[in-house]
This record gives sequence, C-alpha cells and structure tokens, in this order.
Amino acid sequence: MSDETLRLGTRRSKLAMAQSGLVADAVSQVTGRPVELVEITTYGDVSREHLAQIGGTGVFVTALRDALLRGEVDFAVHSLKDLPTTQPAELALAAVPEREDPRDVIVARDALKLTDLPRGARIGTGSPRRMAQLNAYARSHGLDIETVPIRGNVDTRIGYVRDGELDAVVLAAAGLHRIGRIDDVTDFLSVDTVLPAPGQGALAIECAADNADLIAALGELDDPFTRAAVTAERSLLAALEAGCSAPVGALADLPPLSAPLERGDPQADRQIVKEMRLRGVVGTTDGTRMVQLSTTGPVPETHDRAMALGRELAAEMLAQGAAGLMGERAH
Ligand SMILES: NCc1[nH]cc(CCC(=O)O)c1CC(=O)O
Repeated sequence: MSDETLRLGTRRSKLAMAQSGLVADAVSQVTGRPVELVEITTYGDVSREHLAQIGGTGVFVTALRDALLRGEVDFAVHSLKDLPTTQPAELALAAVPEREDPRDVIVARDALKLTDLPRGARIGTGSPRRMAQLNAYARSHGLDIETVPIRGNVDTRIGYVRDGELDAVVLAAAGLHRIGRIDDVTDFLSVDTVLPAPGQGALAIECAADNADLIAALGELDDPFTRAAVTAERSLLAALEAGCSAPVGALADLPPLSAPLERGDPQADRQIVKEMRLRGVVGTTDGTRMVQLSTTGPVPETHDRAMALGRELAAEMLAQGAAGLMGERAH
C-alpha cells in the first residue's frame, strides 16, 4: 500500500476528537501511513433541540458519512451506539476495535452513589433507556428520584452538577474514560441495574465499501468478540424496530461462570472462550413496565449467526409485549 497520508473525518466535539485521535494512532501503527484529522460539523453538533425531538437515528453520523461518500476523507470513527442499524451498501464497517467499559455511570454532587441520593434528587439524562431503567430501579428499591431531560456534550452535562442545577447526571463510562474524566465518576452502575445502549463503549471504523486495501488494513484493528457482541445487540435493536433514542438496552458479554466452575478449571476456560450471553431490556420511561430477557449460547462465529441471536431474543421480547412499551413518551 502507498505511504500517502490517510484522512480521518471526525466531529469536533472533545469526545469525537479523543476517539479519532486514539484510532488515528492505531491506524498509523498498522498501516505505517500518517493519519490526518479532518474536522466535519454535523447537524447533531449545531442543533439545540433535544435528541428525542430531532427524532430518527444517526444525527451525528450523517455528515461524516457524506464526507466519506464524497471522497473528502478516507475513513471515519463513530461511537457504535450512535450508528443506525442498517449499514449503507457503499460503506464498510471495516473494524470494531475491542470494547471499552460498556457501563453507564453517575456523576453526582458530593461523591454520592445512586442509592445515597436524597429524596427528590434530580438526575439528568436525555436518554429514554436510562430514564426507564433508573425509574424502574428507583421504584423497586424505594428511591425517590426525578429524571430530568438534558442534552449537550459531556462537559456541559457534568456542568449541571457542578453548578448545582442537578444532583447527578448519567453518562457512559467509555466516553468519560476517553476524554480523561473517568475520575469524575461517583458510581459505576451495574449492568444489572442499567443495561447499556446497544454498542455502547465500542467504536466503529468505516470506509468506502470499494476500497478493499483500506478495509483490509483497518481490519487489523477489529476485535471479533466485540464485533459479534455488538452485531447481536444491534440486531436485537433492529428487530424491535426501535431507533437509537428508544428505551432499549442490550448487552452481549461473557456469561457469569456457573457455580461449580472456577477460573483455572479447564471446563471454565472452555466456557470463557465459547459462550456469550445476550441481554435485552425495553421499558416505559416512567419505569412502571419492563420486558427484560437474556439468552446464553455459543459465541456466534459469523455475522449471520450474531444477527440471528439478536433477532431471536427480540422475538421473545416482542412475544412478551415489548412493542407496547416503546412508543410511550415520558414528557
Ligand atoms: N449519546 C452520545 C454518546 N455517544 C457515545 C457516547 C459515549 C461513548 C460510547 O458509548 O462509546 C456518548 C455520550 C454518553 O452517552 O455519555
């Protein structure tokens, strides 16, 4: 391959720049080519409306993809959870690198944990998924919290806590980690409490579908387990016919070891290598109704198998009434 500079299209936000910078270094390593960041402004960056009001998926993604399709940049990095579930034929998902911590976290005043928040505490999140699960948790654990819709970049959101407007905000651990603010976290939420968004914590590296050399080079950064996991999660989301702003959580990970098996035990090691658990949740934003299911099976070895896993769990969730929980609006 040539030693020409590769152009990486990126949003200007701190998170996007951090993610693109990390990938730029990694791509430079595997290709031996210099990588240049090209800043692109997206509709999601300039809009002041709440994400839920903009509607549709992928507001952050469209401008980057347009730049790719016009040949202005060679590849782009997206937060996988922001990608629409249908892949355009002209673009290839060349790599899904190893996933960062997928959990949601709380940044609260006075180093408070979720369960320490006082009665009437106001928690900011623009995500119906987070609202639904936090409100469900609050109901079942006797907490009295109010979820408050907010949006804005990570610094803006944490600012609501610093200036006393909110008691806490909910964010993704991965984003905070990447921008160097993981120390602001006051509580890492167990995925049993809040199941993350499909693809949360993972990145997607995308380039033109007809650039076979570049696809092969970027493919060196692919992590097959992460790719299988996020493929199953996004297939579940798609099969529920839900968008990125729907109250849907999904996570595919290693299943917990069953009781008699322990680390070092060859049987346990086999389980670690071969099994994957997929969990999905849908709920009303007020937390009164939820459908939450999980399935465990062999790690899907092909794209089609990962897709089938997500579809099968979605079908079970729909059979339990998931569709009726998704159209509802909290406000
Ligand atoms: N919705 C915006 C967005 N897209 C990706 C991340 C975090 C990084 C990731 O999940 O990979 C965030 C911020 C957040 O949810 O706190």
